[in-house]
Amino acid sequence: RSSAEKRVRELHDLLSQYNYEYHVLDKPSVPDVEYDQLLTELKELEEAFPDLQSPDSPTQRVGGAVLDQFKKVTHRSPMLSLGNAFNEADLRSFDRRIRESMGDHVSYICELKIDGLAISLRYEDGLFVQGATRGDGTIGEDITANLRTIRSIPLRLRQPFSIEVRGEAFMPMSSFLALNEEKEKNAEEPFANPRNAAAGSLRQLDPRIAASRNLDIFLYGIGDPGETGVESQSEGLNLLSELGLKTNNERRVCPTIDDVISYVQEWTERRAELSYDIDGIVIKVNSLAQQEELGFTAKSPRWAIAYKFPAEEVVTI
Ligand SMILES: Cc1ccc(Cn2cc(C(N)=O)ccc2=O)c(C)c1
Repeated sequence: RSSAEKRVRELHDLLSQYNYEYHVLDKPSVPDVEYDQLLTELKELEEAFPDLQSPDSPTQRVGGAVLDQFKKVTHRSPMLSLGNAFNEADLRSFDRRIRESMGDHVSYICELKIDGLAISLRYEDGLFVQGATRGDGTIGEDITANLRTIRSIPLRLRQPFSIEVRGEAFMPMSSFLALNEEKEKNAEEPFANPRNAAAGSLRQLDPRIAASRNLDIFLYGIGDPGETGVESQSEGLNLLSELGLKTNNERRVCPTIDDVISYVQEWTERRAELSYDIDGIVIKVNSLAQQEELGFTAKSPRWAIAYKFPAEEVVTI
């Protein structure tokens, strides 16, 4: 019995580590079949000793119950929408406005703008306890059961933080193409784009459907950064990564607007090489103290802007 308890803990830690290597780092250290054998061993032990099961076990990703509706969730801090920039002139006037009120000691950070569904994850003492859609920015829908099926979302952080994190859930292009092939084979309406496919998958009341859709996620924000001691967006992203959360590696600190414009040009060209859709670049003032000083307009921060790629000309044949 105690040896079963010890083995369950061991398998727990092993499988969580391997899952992290495969889905977050994209660098597995063991073959898939070894992962599968260990997972099967854990399932058998948990069946033999049900009290050894725990909510953060790798066997607990796909919940059983089919919901009849989603609960509402009020976000502790509102999930913002960003103002848009469409060209270099818009970016330069954004920079001018910032430097008029902040002086010249401002540095930016650029991040790819993932074309998916904005979501918020809440962890208590390291345990994943709730996940919600952005909704109207203040009230979203509780889609915890569906988010638990996303393998790159850890069910327990690598440090026991109580924290609310924000990110974008998305469907990789390969999963989107395979899903639409399947739909066409069954004479079902295909999804128009990966964003709709991700949103449609996370709105399913049966978590087994979300589990079958190979969704992924990038986290980019901390709901209550003050409590973590981080002082910039780039430090915040590094903390998320240290906690075992998936962040996008293409982020870059850009000290001047010229550096921002170079980054925007680079990713306008390199966009097609990504395995997921992006619809632009998010540019933020990196310092959290300067973000605080700049504050918000009626509906969006003064310290950030979303550069939107020109809509791709749609060729209808
Ligand atoms: C049978 C099987 C088991 C696991 C996986 C994928 N995978 C692999 C690992 C691993 N190698 O560390 C960890 C988690 C995981 O989800 C596939 C594709 C097929």
